Amino acid sequence: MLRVENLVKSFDGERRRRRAAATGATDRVFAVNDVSFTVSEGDMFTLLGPSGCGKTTTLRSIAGLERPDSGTIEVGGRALFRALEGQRVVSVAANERGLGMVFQSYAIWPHMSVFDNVAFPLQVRRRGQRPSKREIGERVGRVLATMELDALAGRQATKLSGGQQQRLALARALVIEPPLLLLDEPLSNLDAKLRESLRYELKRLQRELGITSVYVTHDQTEALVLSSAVAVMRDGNIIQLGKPREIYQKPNSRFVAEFIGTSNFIPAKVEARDGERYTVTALDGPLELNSTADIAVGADVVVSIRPEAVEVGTVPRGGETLNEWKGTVLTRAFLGEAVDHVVRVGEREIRARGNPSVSIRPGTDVFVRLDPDQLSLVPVD
Ligand SMILES: Nc1ncnc2c1ncn2[C@@H]1O[C@H](COP(=O)(O)OP(=O)(O)OP(=O)(O)O)[C@@H](O)[C@H]1O
Repeated sequence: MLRVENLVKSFDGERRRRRAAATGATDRVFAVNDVSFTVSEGDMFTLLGPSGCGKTTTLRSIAGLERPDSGTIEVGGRALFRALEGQRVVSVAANERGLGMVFQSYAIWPHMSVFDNVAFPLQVRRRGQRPSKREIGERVGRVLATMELDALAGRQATKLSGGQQQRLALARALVIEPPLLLLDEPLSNLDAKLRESLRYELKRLQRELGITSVYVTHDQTEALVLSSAVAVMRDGNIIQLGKPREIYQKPNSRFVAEFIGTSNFIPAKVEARDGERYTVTALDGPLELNSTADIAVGADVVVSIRPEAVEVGTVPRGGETLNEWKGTVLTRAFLGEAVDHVVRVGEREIRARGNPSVSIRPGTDVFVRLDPDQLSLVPVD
């Protein structure tokens, strides 16, 4: 449905602009630096990353609000933008792209009713493309019902709660039945509770209506909950692209592991390898794990261990149990839905997260077990 290929967008920074004027230098910031991805029909694709990584610029380029330096953007096989060397540039104006957009600030029209806010994008269509009054009424009614705003159709838009206003902004984007919906941090102005409930609502809607969407957020939980695929961005590049579970369980770098959730990082050396099965030395002994990373024997690496992949018990399992280590509990913290134990193993401290029914007093000697399938190898930064 959406294909973005080799997208590049650079800007002159404020200071850089002044310097360029004085010296003639053309120093540029590459906000998006050769980004490629595809989104299949019905998928929710998320661009995730810290502030300034280029996610908004990527989305604005798809929307037609930024003009990229080069690359291709196609929706449903139609080129919306194409600038390739030696070819004539194709650039469809934003209002001709027919895409739905919802941004951080809901930008609803305050002087209009809920109904009119949603009807407006249809009413302003050119003659010939504008649906009849009856059809507009039907389409608006349907979208308002989906967004559970039908009872408020006659109310002035400003007299809605924050969550209702955000649903209205979504309704207005959906009424044009866009082939692609672009969402830029649409929930970030809402309080935590509302944000969470709208997150699930968005997911339900996305499933029910099968809308293809591109979602921009810096909130990792939101990305994991909502997306079919996540692209983690850093400094204008996509550094990992995959299903939420893959990104979480098999981060390909320390940056991804740290940005999404928390991790223990243990320096290690690759001792042996048989396909995807690795033996590394870490914690003063051998550690077995599975990894799709291609790392040579002898290389220094870092093992990334999610706290919930660490099991702590007071009795050894022994026998053939892999990756079992002796340790001592240093601290424990009750988090309500889980208990964290920090365990000293040799020179290192490892954080374990487990069921709150298992709570072990600090000072207790314990056994720590690490599941080989839940460990990942990341390169040393
Ligand atoms: N109009 C502009 N002029 C100059 N630099 C810009 C402009 N827009 C973006 N940038 C720069 O491009 C880089 C990427 O910005 P972008 O807004 O895409 O990041 P982001 O990941 O969406 O961040 P945020 O979450 O803070 O919105 C940043 O370094 C930013 O300062």
